[in-house]
Amino acid sequence: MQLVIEGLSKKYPKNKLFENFSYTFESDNVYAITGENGSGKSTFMKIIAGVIPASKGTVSIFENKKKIDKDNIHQILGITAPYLELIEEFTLKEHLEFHSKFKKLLVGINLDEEIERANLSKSINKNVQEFSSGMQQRLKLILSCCYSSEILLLDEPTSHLDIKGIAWYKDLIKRTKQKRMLLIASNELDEYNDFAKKIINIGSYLN
Ligand SMILES: Nc1ncnc2c1ncn2[C@@H]1O[C@H](COP(=O)(O)OP(=O)(O)OP(=O)(O)O)[C@@H](O)[C@H]1O
Repeated sequence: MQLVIEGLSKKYPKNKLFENFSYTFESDNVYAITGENGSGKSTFMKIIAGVIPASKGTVSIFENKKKIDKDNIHQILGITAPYLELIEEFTLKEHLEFHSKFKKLLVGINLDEEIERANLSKSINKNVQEFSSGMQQRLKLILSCCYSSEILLLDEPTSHLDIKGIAWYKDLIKRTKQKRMLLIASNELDEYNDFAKKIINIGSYLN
């Protein structure tokens, strides 16, 4: 699978972010999207996810050289981002059941074990609105990493996680990153340094 970006630019009325960014992302690779605060990392991830439009340029996804229709992109995308919330009135168990209707589990993943590893077993029947921010973040990461999305977008993946939570995150990524394309938008070395082969400073794409 390839994510092909051509001539991508984004500007707001009072703010130019990146300009003329072109790149081809490939499966089975981890990429870090870096840049200082306000440089446009989240904006870039939102454009790829189709949440907001670009000012210029194109984002296309190809599987075996065949372009994937925009309407089918959500099938292959997994996202964890601060602006994507869990469903407040659902319990953890209901989230897993709901997610399982749309996406298959990754081969080799046992959800009970993953919930245990994330230290969430005791909260399986709790509404997520009773969860702490760190618990919600761990659930968000399980939902994106443990289900089969060929392209995974993680924006600030360790936000709200403590030291134990960061160690858990790193282990989760190591076990689930194979064969997919993983983009991590981050300013924290801890979030990508162990896995990312390519580092793209989106803030440097400004003429
Ligand atoms: N809807 C919007 N309208 C106008 N400006 C916006 C909008 N959304 C974001 N911006 C601005 O675009 C810039 C880039 O924001 P973005 O959140 O993508 O940066 P970031 O690199 O992810 O930052 P951080 O490291 O702080 O998370 C910021 O200056 C922000 O204020």
